[in-house]
Amino acid sequence: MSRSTVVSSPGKVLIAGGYLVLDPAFSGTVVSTSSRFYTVVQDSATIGPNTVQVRSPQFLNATWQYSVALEPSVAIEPFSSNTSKNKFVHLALQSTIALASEIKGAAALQQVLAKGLEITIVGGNDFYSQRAKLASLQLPRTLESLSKIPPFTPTGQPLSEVHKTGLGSSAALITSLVSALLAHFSAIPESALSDDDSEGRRLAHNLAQYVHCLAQGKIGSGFDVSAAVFGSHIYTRFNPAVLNGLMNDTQSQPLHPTLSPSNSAWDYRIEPFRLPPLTRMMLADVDAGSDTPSLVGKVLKWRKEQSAEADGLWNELRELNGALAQTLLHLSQLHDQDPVNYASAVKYISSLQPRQWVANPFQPPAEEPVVSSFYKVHEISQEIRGKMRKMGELSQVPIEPVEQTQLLDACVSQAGVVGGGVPGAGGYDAIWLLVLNPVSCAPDQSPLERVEHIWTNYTALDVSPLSATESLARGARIENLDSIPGLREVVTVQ
Ligand SMILES: Nc1ncnc2c1ncn2[C@@H]1O[C@H](COP(=O)(O)OP(=O)(O)OP(=O)(O)O)[C@@H](O)[C@H]1O
Ligand SMILES: C[C@@](O)(CCOP(=O)(O)O)CC(=O)O
Repeated sequence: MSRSTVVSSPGKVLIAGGYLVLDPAFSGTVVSTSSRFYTVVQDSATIGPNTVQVRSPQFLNATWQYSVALEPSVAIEPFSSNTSKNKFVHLALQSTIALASEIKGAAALQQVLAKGLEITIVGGNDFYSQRAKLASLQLPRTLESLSKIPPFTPTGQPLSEVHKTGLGSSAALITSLVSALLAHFSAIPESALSDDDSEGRRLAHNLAQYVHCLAQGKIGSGFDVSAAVFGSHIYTRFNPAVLNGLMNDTQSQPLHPTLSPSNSAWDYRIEPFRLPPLTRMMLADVDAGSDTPSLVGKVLKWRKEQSAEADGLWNELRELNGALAQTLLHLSQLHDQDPVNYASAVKYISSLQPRQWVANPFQPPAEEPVVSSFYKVHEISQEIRGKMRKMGELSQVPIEPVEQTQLLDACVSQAGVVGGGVPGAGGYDAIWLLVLNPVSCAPDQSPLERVEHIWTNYTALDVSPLSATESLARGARIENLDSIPGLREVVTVQ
């Protein structure tokens, strides 16, 4: 049987720190999603030496073949018979094979490429809008309906036309592809992607950041790539200067001196983060009829022009974002100290609106810190929304447009909903909520059901749920082809 390597990487939701995270003096809180990208790399029996074939079976016209020359320098050329281009895939192959060749030597790579490689890439259904699929199946827009759509379902469209949901498909794709190739060429050990923090994982991170920047033609904050590599965390960006040299000259320079984890110019910081137990992140794909215009340039321009006002707002948001992350982490500690009382407090407040949480004279004392911490999360997340609205008003961009405010207000006033917001840069396209999810809860008592009810009956906006929850696994990881439902089928079917 041919040797195969499978690596998955999660999507992301930036729950706090949009715009701030672009500046290394500030941080962002990013939650990684259970929805993942999967790259399967297999030694081929048919494709021929020094050829790499990449397939994305969820899309029309999405097979790309490349010839690989290792000497005098690594050069990956698309076949002229390819019917479309994929810059992200092409750059990932070029940079990863070049880096692997520097680490292992051309002769070792030549052996791996002797029969050619077949690569299959798929993303969880959440990465692409499933509205049309639900409509064709005549199913309502609910979590239960989503569970009836087969995994990695074909979109029926070419990649260039698909409606993405904002989970960071390109970052998750690049991370899983470069990590799977590095492992398949033994440029990093497979165990590097099982260990929490390893040199191999950090090498994959630096490479994925580089490829993502090249493909996007700019150096962004990189929180989407770091979530795909490391999972949920509090992210402080790297100084872009580390990549300037390579970005300006992609031809003649070796990659390893810059991309090596021992290069101290990589100064990004990853601090542990997770959402508290017995809560669930709920995500919705929102269709307001208008796409969110590009907001980032305008906000940054305003920040530059009105720096005194912006500095004040940035500092207020720094305090609030930090307090949100720390209070959420504190809740996990309270859970670990006393899981029974924690569960009982969650159960109690899950049937009340936040403003009723702290007004109970009969509150058992052991539950009080849990309840008051959840209330604090509620208050802080509402304050953050207020400051983000202010940022939008001052810079005249729709960071939390009024349509989203109304939807979020309707959700956040439900019993058992802790808080929420518009993720990342904001706009019309999505919302996130943190919802209590107590053990043993009758469906009609469940806060999740209450939120779904709001979403399905909301008429001002077209709201469709995503199935993702938080991924508690550490970012990029090695997978077994047969352990992921539906994966072997999409790899085998041509
Ligand atoms: N399944 C896939 N197979 C191959 N390439 C893909 C796949 N999904 C996405 N891509 C690549 O990623 C590109 C999209 O990147 P872009 O940066 O525009 O999206 P994004 O910002 O990551 O989107 P979102 O956050 O909404 O998922 C596509 O043009 C394609 O090159
Ligand atoms: C505005 C910004 O801070 C967040 C963008 O997030 P998203 O792609 O909208 O999830 C930009 C960035 O950090 O790259």
